[in-house]
Amino acid sequence: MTQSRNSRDARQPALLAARYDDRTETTDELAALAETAGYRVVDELTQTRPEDSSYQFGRGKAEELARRVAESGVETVLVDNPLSPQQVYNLEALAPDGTRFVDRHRLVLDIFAERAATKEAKLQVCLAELRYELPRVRQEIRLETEAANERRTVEGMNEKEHRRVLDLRERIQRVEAELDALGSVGESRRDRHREAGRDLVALAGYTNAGKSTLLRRLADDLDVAGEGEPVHPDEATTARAADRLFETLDTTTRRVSTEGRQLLVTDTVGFIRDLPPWLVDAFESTLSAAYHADVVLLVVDASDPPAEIESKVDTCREVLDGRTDGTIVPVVNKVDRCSADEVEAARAAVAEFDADPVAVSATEGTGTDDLLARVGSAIPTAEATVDVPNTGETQALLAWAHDHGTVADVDYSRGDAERVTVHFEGRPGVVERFLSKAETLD
Ligand SMILES: Nc1nc2c(ncn2[C@@H]2O[C@H](COP(=O)(O)OP(=O)(O)OP(=O)(O)O)[C@@H](O)[C@H]2O)c(=O)[nH]1
Ligand SMILES: [Mg+2]
Repeated sequence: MTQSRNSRDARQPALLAARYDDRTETTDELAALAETAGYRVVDELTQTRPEDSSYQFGRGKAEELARRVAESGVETVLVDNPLSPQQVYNLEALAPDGTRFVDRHRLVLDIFAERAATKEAKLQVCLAELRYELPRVRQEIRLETEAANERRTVEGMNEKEHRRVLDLRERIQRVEAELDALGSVGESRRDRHREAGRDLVALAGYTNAGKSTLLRRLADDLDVAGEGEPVHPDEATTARAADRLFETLDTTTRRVSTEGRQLLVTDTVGFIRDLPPWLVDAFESTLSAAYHADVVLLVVDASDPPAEIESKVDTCREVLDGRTDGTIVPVVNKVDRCSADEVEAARAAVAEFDADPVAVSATEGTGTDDLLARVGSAIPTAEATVDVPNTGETQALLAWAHDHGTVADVDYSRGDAERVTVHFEGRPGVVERFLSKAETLD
């Protein structure tokens, strides 16, 4: 999809470095992030030990890292751990001039920045970048002050330094205000959809779980107008998916109908472990589709090893916990790749959300009927039966009812032939409106 990466040789070489508390952790995800960001990984170096506040790694390992950078001639080191500005400064001092140390948070941000296509996504990336910069600028000023051997506190910044910090703060406030304005547009759009009887469903889950593939499998048609532009116009029809992380950054909404109800299903940005709160918060407006949906489909990749499934579910829980209003329905995906035991292990990992989680294959389409039935029972529903005169106005009410919910039964034969009995099901607010419209008919 990215033209600039057509030529493999054009990819920048990079070295991976990771420090783990636990020997079982691997650089697989960092390598996938590196690949997604357009790097070619030439070497990797890992260490298992507690964090060192000066270098992140132990001093000896940091020196080895610097040597490897010099030997391999790479300019970029991708570090799996978040680096403090002090650690970056110290690592740079050991390494050849011009070496860049990019930590995991920065790497994720870079991917987001490259993917962001809509105004909203771009603003969110901008906000996250500014929030990432602020403490670094403060630290930079402190280090420069120390290097100049001046005894000044941060409060004692000179006017120029103070201005830099203030500028960043002002820009943060401006972007926040713009995003707030867009957020309220999203909120009123959700209200309108609900008034029209549409149920709002969001797909959420770890990056690469198969959310977009599942949406394409379930959807009746292409994007719903006004719900976020497709990243590339031609992709709306080709409906691509790839084994790359953060394939989806902008939300896409499609119509899905089930048992007479019309669902609007929105795809959302994937989660990844150890995301700092400032990054998750910056994506508030994209994630609001998941936070304010009636039903959240939490998609899990069943083909991952069990420990990884559990840790990914933990990440999803952390992001969604306390923020979602809707019912969480877990979806165990990619079962076409799994043995029966693996499917059971994945189902057990999400049992806290549903005692009998549904298993699907988004690529093969298995289990999707079952999934839609689950969604059908999770969406807020009310019902009402009315007995009204059989007039033109009643026909208009019936047409309205078909548009806004499910007309489960229309009976012209009960009692007086001039009357009609209608059984209607739909969103509670819509059923209330149906009842008040019906009352005016008598
Ligand atoms: N075998 C198999 N592969 C699947 C299935 N569903 C998705 N995939 C593959 O998994 C990869 C990721 O799928 P996406 O739909 O892009 O995943 P996503 O959750 O939208 O990912 P992000 O947008 O990056 O968060 C793609 O290569 C898909 O083809 C499935 O049911 N079976
Ligand atoms: Mg996606």
